[in-house]
Amino acid sequence: MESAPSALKIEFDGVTTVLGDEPVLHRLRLSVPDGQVTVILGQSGCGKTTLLRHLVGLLPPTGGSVRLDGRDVWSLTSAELVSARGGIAAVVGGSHPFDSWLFSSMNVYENVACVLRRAGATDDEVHATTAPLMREFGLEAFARSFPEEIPAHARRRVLLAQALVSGMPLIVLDDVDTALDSRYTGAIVRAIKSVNEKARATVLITANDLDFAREVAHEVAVLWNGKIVSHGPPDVLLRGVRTGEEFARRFFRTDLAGPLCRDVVEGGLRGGEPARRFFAIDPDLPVWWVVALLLLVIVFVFWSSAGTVFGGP
Ligand SMILES: Nc1ncnc2c1ncn2[C@@H]1O[C@H](COP(=O)(O)OP(=O)(O)OP(=O)(O)O)[C@@H](O)[C@H]1O
Repeated sequence: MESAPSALKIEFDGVTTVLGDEPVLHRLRLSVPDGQVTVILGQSGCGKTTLLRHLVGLLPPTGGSVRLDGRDVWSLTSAELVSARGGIAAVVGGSHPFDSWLFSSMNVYENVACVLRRAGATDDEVHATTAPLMREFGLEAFARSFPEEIPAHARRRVLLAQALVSGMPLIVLDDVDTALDSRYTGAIVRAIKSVNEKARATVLITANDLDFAREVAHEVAVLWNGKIVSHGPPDVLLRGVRTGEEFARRFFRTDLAGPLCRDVVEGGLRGGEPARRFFAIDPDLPVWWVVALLLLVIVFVFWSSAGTVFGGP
């Protein structure tokens, strides 16, 4: 079997996305370290799947760039894109139903094993890698069944198993903990850690469960209002955050510029002025600018009142 290439570094740089009439991402920046497990958290509909679709070559962003080891995914030729995709094992949902990623003509065992076979693995190598994972994922009993013959929750585990045995340098798993039978959560966490440690794969995941993120991630990134608003190790970022309400209170701060609006996104894309709003502050404005401005105002107010109190006639 061919050896796996080294892990890949991912950079989202100023990624902006408008889908139909809806602004989804706005000048989003995120550096995903190679050889680590990164989990993106954020409320439903905030654009997590959209971000992954930009990365795996399914949907071009409206603006900005997505780089894989320094190469912009959306500047590659189609042949280069196909070759880049060959190093990515992805389970990405969104408008693509998960089931469509399985081969209906192959049984469950062959679906899990197909990437290994394509990489030239022998029957023994395929069995040694695939069988233990299928046992852990509760798929042994379905090995000879075809995808449409097994329950939907088991089909999701087939997809996860297929990605996690693939030995690819980049593994992208969308909504990994959604509709997941809790009996298999531990097995999936172990499999992700194992592929990351043994194969040094870069793993990028979107998830909803805070404990799942804590257990599996080296880094957590929080997506809110079209941007990554926080990024860091889970024990620091999620310290003291237990519930969804606590998570929302900590990260979903009220943005002085208001919610993401189409006029702002499109204004930014044209490079022109975004439509003006009452008391609009660009959220990209460095904090020290705002602090310097406030200090100036305070000094001015103090100076003018001191003049009145002490220096007046
Ligand atoms: N093809 C499309 N056309 C128009 N709008 C879309 C399209 N695909 C997604 N959207 C919208 O874009 C927004 C982001 O969707 P996305 O699926 O990326 O969110 P998400 O964070 O992954 O949500 P979830 O956690 O529920 O899977 C949503 O409001 C969704 O309705």
